[in-house]
Amino acid sequence: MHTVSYEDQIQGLCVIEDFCTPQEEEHLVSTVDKLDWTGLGVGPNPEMKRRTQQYGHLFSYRYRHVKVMQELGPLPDFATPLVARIMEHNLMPNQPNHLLVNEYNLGQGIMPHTDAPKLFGPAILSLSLASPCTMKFTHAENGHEIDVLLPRRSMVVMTSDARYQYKHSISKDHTDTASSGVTVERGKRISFTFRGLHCIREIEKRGNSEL
Ligand SMILES: O=C(O)CCC(=O)C(=O)O
Ligand SMILES: [Fe+2]
Repeated sequence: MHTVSYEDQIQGLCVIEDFCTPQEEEHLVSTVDKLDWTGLGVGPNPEMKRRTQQYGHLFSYRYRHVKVMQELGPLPDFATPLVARIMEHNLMPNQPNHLLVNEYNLGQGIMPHTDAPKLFGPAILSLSLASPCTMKFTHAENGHEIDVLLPRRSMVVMTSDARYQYKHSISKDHTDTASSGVTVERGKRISFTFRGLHCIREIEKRGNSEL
């Protein structure tokens, strides 16, 4: 594991390279491949244009609203070594209780967004599997922007400004350019996003506005 810090550009942003081994990567990708996906007309979020799986809690994209969030139970066994590593390295204040698996086919990306601050805790982590990609960070107010290359098997960690002041997005591009100037080909990418959902009672107390 090797941490690349972007703190000098954005507070609270780093990428931990080789967060998992190539063997783990292969195992994780083949495991989720065989499990049930939602999106593309199927499952609880059929309108999604990319396939996803959710563990821990079910968060509907249709209504970003606590009423449609169900507790599903503990995170699956295949995530256990990753969660242990997250806690061992103090990357989150509490064990993550939400895992979102995203599948991006070539030409798919994600629009600029900030993960719901009232729903999820102060650290957002995302593991890139099977393909690298570039994640763009754009300041919500002043427009300051940086491109961060997320290699295969790396974990991006967003806290403080990176989590709250910046939006993150992934373009639909088929290639990315590393800071060295080298062009990196993209393929189908699977990401595992770990988040800590605030206690439901806390969310209800604070109300459901601005989720
Ligand atoms: O694919 C990723 O690494 C990020 C996913 C993401 O930003 C999200 O689901 O909120
Ligand atoms: Fe996100």
